[in-house]
Amino acid sequence: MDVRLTRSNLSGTVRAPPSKSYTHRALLAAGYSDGATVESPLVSADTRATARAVTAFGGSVDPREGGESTSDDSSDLPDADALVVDGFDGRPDVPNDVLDCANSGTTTRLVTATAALADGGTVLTGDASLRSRPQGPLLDALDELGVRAESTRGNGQAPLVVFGPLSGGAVALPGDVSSQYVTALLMAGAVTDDGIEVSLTTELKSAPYVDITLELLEAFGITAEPVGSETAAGAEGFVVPGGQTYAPPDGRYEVPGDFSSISYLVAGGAVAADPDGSVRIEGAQPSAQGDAAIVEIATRMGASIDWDREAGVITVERSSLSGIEIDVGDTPDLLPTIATLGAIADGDTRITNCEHVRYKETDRVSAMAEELETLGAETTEEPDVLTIHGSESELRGATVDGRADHRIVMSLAVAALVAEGTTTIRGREHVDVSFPGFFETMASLGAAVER
Ligand SMILES: O=C(O)C1=C[C@@H](OP(=O)(O)O)[C@@H](O)[C@H](O)C1
Ligand SMILES: C=C(OP(=O)(O)O)C(=O)O
Repeated sequence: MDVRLTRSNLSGTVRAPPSKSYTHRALLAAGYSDGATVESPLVSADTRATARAVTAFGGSVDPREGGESTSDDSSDLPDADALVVDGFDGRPDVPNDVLDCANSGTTTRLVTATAALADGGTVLTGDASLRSRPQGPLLDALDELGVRAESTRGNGQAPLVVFGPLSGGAVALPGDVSSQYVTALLMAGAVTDDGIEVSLTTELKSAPYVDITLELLEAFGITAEPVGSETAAGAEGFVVPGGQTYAPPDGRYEVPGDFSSISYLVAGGAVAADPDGSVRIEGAQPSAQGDAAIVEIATRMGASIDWDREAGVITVERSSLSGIEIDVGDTPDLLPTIATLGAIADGDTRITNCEHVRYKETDRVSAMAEELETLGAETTEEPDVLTIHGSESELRGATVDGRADHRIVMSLAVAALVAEGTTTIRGREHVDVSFPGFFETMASLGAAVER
């Protein structure tokens, strides 16, 4: 489905959606427990995939108010203020059917390690994008831990087949493909007999996502630690002792707002806030999310931003932006947003350390280079660097392809706010992966959105 956007000014107050990363982890951690309530969850296509997996392993996920969900596989889990999870208490059943992880890399990686705990076989698959993403290092790690874990096509990609049970042990793993492998092993390792010790054979990319995991594990009463560093960045590895029990205080866990989603609202305000107004974003409490760096990045580019951390409110005014150099090793999901800001800024924006951003729903480095060029920007792509040559020349509306990738669609929508004329973006429905109300939120701020 297409969406058409015309140059617009934004103003008003919106609320950030809940964090996808925390919701995945909270649903699975509640699954590993004997039951917990996840407050303010993100209910989206990706988190539904994790809810389905929890159900397939013998748990259940239901909205608090409405009682029962309408099916037993969580595919149609409705939006809810809270999700009540009945857990499988550290002992997952062997699923009755293939697990459909849809478009969600997080679900696939985290749940592959859960499947390794079951005493039998699990098959995991997903959509075409998911089936092109790398799973090899996690399969190798599980193999090293004595679990049969294979790609059916022998290419390190889903469909995957995993035969548990896993009892734990020590394993070496590269950190430069996906941090989600570490998260998967830490979450499952806590309920193994022997615990898991992961040593990294390369530097860890996307390290703040492992800090999110450590923060959430602590909130569920689980001990797990980086080795050789206080935080995941710079760690030589990670240790999680076995035999632990997931149990959050009072049986509940509250999900914070999502800074990757907030990045589109911040960028929208910085480039298109009404000259007499501002964009105000609620639900922006500090947490372990590396993507909170969008506030500092946009500020360095010249945006006028105030972040009241205690109130969790960000206020952005329109400003002239200038290109800068930004390392996205820790913040891969910000690349599309920064690329759009770079196309509107004056001068070059160099986005470095971005090779791992090619392993997402699509190769986001190429996708943003090509789609921004269609809108009139000039870009230079290297394996590990994307440079956007911003200039005084304006972006022009055109038809662009969202590449069936939620972040590409939302970043192009921000560019469309300032492009001359009308921009048509293909695949608007993909925002359901992480920010289901994205276009409604933009329209409520005054964006001219036509569907
Ligand atoms: O663990 C997570 O919640 C995520 C980790 C990151 O992936 P990688 O670790 O594969 O870079 C990020 O890109 C993804 O959107 C969410
Ligand atoms: C890459 C992403 O998620 P996942 O790895 O879970 O598919 C994302 O949300 O940008």
